[in-house]
Amino acid sequence: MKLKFTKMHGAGNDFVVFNGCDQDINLTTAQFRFIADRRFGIGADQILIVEKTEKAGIDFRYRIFNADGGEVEQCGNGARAFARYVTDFKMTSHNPIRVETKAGIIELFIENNGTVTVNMGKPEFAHARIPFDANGLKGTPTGDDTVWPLFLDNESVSQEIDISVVSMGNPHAVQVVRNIDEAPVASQGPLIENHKRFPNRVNAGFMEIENRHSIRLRVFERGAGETLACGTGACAAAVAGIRRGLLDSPVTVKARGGILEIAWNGYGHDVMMTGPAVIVFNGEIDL
Ligand SMILES: N[C@H](CCC[C@H](N)C(=O)O)C(=O)O
Repeated sequence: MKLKFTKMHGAGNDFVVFNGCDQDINLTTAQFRFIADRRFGIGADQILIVEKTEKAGIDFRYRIFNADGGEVEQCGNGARAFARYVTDFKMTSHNPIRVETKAGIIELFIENNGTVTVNMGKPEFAHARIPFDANGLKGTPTGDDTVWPLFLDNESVSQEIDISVVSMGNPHAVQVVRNIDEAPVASQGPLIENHKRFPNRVNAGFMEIENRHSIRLRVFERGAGETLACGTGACAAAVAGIRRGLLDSPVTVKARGGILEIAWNGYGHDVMMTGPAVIVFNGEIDL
């Protein structure tokens, strides 16, 4: 089966995008993993499939699959890539663009300077909806947030960290670190991602506070490992920092692959994220 694809990235978080409107995309978990493989396949953190939808006033939906082949609810950088894709390939002339995702309908704005602004909706803090199992844990009120102790242990790690938990449609556990370059992303990331207190696993954020309007962020993503940027992770970190009284909106999030701007005016308000979305090349793969 020959499939046309487009390679894209948003601040270095990279995607393989398939147009499911003009070709039938039915892939197995093994095929998703092959496509995402950086040596044997094309290479990507996530795979996006753009499809038509019948919902009133909505033309498209996109589905997101992590490099491990699992389908997930939301992808902030992927949302921007979707907007760039349907605009540049003249699949729509709308701006803003409303699109259906597993996490719900979101709205995307193509800015004059080529960046894309996404209304990511409202953050979710209810543990049952993250989901996060705090049973038996004693949380510490921190500003408007509560941080939770998470005990990490394996043959090489045995330590307790304090996390904020928040969902942007997908689950995030965010901790503050003193120095992002020395953060134990590789050692702690997998332990947090697969921690038993996150029944659906979790994206693990490590943020260094630069000042009240700027952070440096690294994210060990669920199903993909450390990525150069994580859009929902940037939203989650900014929201957690604002709730903890460490940050004020807007927040500049400096990821290793680029910069994302996050704005959130507090409870009841949507999170707005602005950042780049780039088409790298088009190709065809024989699966
Ligand atoms: N790994 C994430 C999905 C991709 C999110 C990230 N690439 C973004 O830009 O938000 C998860 O399993 O929830």
